[in-house]
Amino acid sequence: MSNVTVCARFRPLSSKEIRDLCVRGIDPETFVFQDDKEDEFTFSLDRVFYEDSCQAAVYDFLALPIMIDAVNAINGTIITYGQTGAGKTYSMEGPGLQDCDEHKKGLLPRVVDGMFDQISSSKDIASFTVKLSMVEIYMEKVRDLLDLSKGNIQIKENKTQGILLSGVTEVPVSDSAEALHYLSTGLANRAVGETQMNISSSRSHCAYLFTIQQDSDKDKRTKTGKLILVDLAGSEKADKTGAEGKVLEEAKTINKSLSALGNVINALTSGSPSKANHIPYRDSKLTRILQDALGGNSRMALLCCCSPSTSNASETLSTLRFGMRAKHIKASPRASEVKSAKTQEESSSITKDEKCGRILEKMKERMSNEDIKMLEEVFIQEGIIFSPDSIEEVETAYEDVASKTIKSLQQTVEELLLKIKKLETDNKGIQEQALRNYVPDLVGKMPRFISSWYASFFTS
Ligand SMILES: Nc1ncnc2c1ncn2[C@@H]1O[C@H](COP(=O)(O)OP(=O)(O)OP(=O)(O)O)[C@@H](O)[C@H]1O
Repeated sequence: MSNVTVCARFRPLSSKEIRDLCVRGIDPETFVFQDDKEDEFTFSLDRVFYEDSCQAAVYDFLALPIMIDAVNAINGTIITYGQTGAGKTYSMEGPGLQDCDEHKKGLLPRVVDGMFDQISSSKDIASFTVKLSMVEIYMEKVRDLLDLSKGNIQIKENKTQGILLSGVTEVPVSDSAEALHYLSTGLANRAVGETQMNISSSRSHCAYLFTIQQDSDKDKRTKTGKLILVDLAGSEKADKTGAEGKVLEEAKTINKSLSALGNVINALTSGSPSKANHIPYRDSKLTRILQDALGGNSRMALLCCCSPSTSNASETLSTLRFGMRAKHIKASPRASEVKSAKTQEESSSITKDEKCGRILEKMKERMSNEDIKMLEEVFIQEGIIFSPDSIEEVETAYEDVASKTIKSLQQTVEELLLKIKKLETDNKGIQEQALRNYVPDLVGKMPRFISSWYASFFTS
């Protein structure tokens, strides 16, 4: 069982940042971080990259091993995380995908180049097919960046393939140049805006998905590896970014989904390992898309991008704490979908025809309004779509509803407790006020009360 690889990267100071650094390196894994109150925290991660670190070093350590495994059918996910303007997009893409200075190239173009190099050196043992998809999660909608007419892609779950993006465009790519061409086209469609923190701020989470199918010539087996690279939108504080109107709404949605990601990681890393914990993957599109990666059936690397300036210390601290938490996720990736090509061939020649035949038969039998519903049922029967009626799906949906209900009840109790506290304070204030109002009267009554009590005491 291997853990997630978590690295931190401190970008160079920007022209707006004051020239006091909040980080002091100790060794390649350890550094001391000083916050704005001058409290010191020591962090140990898998690797720390400082402002002078080059893009190639980040790629070699963080992404290369995952890319190689993905070509060998072990799923992998690489995520850039951090405050807005901290260097996520720079690390992921570099200054541009195409025609960019070789040494400034980011993780994505390096992964693409590396993947096709790896494939061509393995060509004599297997033939490979690479497909590429690209989506962004903008305002809680999954948009297909390779076909903007698909503005609300549904996320589905299939027993054999895991999480799927229903109907997403998948383009076959045969070399690095072709892949980079599609990636650049998709990127031009990504939602980008301007905040006070970053003149070119990503307003969406962007996921680049590669499916690498390997058909072995020797043992006639087919394996598939999925490689996902995710450039997250940055967490931000509205007062610092000067966000208002649409940008503020975007920021709220971004922060909400990043909180959902934090909650999933907390749920995955807390609680008793023996007891199945409810993981709230369905609380956001981001966590749902990353469900397989976070759930352990994937190698995962997280790059925590940070500003080196004390002026951003609180955001950096929270990014680093997020990274520390993610390090405790247990991953147990395994080669996916290993099938004998022969068996697949046999089954596909029979099953595919059979499947199509059945679909057509049923459609011919009942060409009515129910066709679509029926087709859906056929797909579910064939395992092409995951049935919402299946026990597992119902159970997770039930758990989601139960956990949401518990959460809202807890919130109501907290609100009631606050109300009680406020009422008690108000009550106390009223009593004190009443007492103050009655003081002159009481003062007048007091000697009479004492003397009558005194008299009754001696006469009894
Ligand atoms: N390691 C680095 N070396 C040089 N410049 C960098 C580095 N990291 C970031 N920058 C620069 O800092 C600025 C902000 O970086 P970037 O756009 O990557 O931030 P981001 O985290 O993606 O922000 P957002 O969440 O708002 O999209 C850019 O001008 C970028 O070129």
